[in-house]
Amino acid sequence: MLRIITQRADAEAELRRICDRTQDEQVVHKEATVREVLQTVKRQGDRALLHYTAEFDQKTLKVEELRVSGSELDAAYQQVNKDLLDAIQLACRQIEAFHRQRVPKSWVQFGTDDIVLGKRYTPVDRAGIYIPGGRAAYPSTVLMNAIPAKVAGVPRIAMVTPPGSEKGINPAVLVAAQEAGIQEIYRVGGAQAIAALAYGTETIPKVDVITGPGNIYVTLAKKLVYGTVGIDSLAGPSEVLIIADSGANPIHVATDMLAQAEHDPLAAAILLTPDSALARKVAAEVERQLVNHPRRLLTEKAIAHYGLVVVVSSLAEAAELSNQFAPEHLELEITEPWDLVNQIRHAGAIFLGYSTPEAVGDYLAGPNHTLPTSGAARYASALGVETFLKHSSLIQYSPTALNKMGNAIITLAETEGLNSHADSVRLRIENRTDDA
Ligand SMILES: NC(=O)c1ccc[n+]([C@@H]2O[C@H](COP(=O)([O-])OP(=O)(O)OC[C@H]3O[C@@H](n4cnc5c(N)ncnc54)[C@H](O)[C@@H]3O)[C@@H](O)[C@H]2O)c1
Ligand SMILES: N[C@H](CO)Cc1c[nH]c[nH+]1
Ligand SMILES: [Zn+2]
Repeated sequence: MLRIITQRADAEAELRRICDRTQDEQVVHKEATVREVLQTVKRQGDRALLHYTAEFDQKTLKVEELRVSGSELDAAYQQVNKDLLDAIQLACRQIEAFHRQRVPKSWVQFGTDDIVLGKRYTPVDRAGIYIPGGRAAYPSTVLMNAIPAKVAGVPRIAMVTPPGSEKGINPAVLVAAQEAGIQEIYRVGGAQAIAALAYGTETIPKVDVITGPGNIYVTLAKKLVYGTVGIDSLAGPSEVLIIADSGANPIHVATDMLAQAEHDPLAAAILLTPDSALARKVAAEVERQLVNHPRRLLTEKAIAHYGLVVVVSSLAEAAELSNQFAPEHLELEITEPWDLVNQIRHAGAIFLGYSTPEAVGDYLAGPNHTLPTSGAARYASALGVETFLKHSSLIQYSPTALNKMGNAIITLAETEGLNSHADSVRLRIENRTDDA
């Protein structure tokens, strides 16, 4: 079922098709649904949230149930065992330590003539984080979104997540939220949750920036509300591209491909290898592991549509193809990964060596797992502390500095025909004050 391609032109065409998989005709139809959801929530607020939750999540809620109560949050701790709590706390520490290293610092610089220039970083007032909850529960994604927001100093963080099956929101998600310092949690998913965060409803506050991954409805909604609010990036259906040499273990490579495919029927799993024997072994192993896979139907679908093995002529060719695809996750399962890494220009996260499966980064290495997908790694990066910060430029000119630079400013302003701009400088220049 996993196709093996050997021709470069075929490989390039297939990789383009997989990269563009969220733009096919079916997706265009989904965009119409998402537009309608956004407009309805904007107009009707909570009422629309309840309506769409009943329609898309098959859950009948009352308005007062939209926000997760304090007693439900407390009860969640009783439902997770010690090993899980320990693992969540370990992940929290590692993710926080990594993100603390990346906090941009405000700065000022004192130049000649008492010119002062600088940048001052401030957090957004309110952030909204989306935690997927349709096909799986993601406590790890709670940590990956909430911790950078906390480190950035965001004073108010609202989390939204689908209401879950009859048992409700997964308790591990609620515990992770509390361990990361979030108390404001709303039971709503999909495009309607993004609309609530972007426009505000009676219950859910409007935020300034929305982060977090989600399925196609969530991703389209984030794209459409961008501008009304800021967003992190379009972190949609996941993807992994693996470059493997003959030293790689085919069983491990196959598992890593399935580890991505099991997220979503739109997930992509690609192997590039110069070893045709490895290519065949991995394809057979994927088949074998799929037989008893607990999420077989969904995973099989992803592998059938967006799974691919390419036999390349060299690792350098693999790097070129990988750069064209710009994968969310890139695994270098090769003997000398640090030799190839310099040839990689576009990738959300790079996992080096045979003993670094993507799962290490998915859960607790520290770097963020919310990453750009579908080629967005060509211009975007992992979610980080800076996602929740903006900076103001700081500029102070002394009278001496204004005198020195004034003529140039006036010339530029007059060239643009903007006389008041020119006058605002001219009037302040000491020896010209009287002429004005
Ligand atoms: N990049 C990352 O960091 C990262 C991390 C975790 C998960 N993911 C991705 O997030 C996604 C999670 O998807 P999911 O579906 O499990 O959860 P989700 O929470 O993103 O989506 C579920 C919601 O979709 C809405 N929905 C479902 N069917 C609909 C329909 N027909 N019309 C309108 N709305 C509908 C429902 O309201 C539901 O609440 C996967 O693609 C996974 O790969 C990415
Ligand atoms: N692989 C996902 C990012 O694409 C992140 C994740 C969370 N849990 C497991 N995996
Ligand atoms: Zn994963």
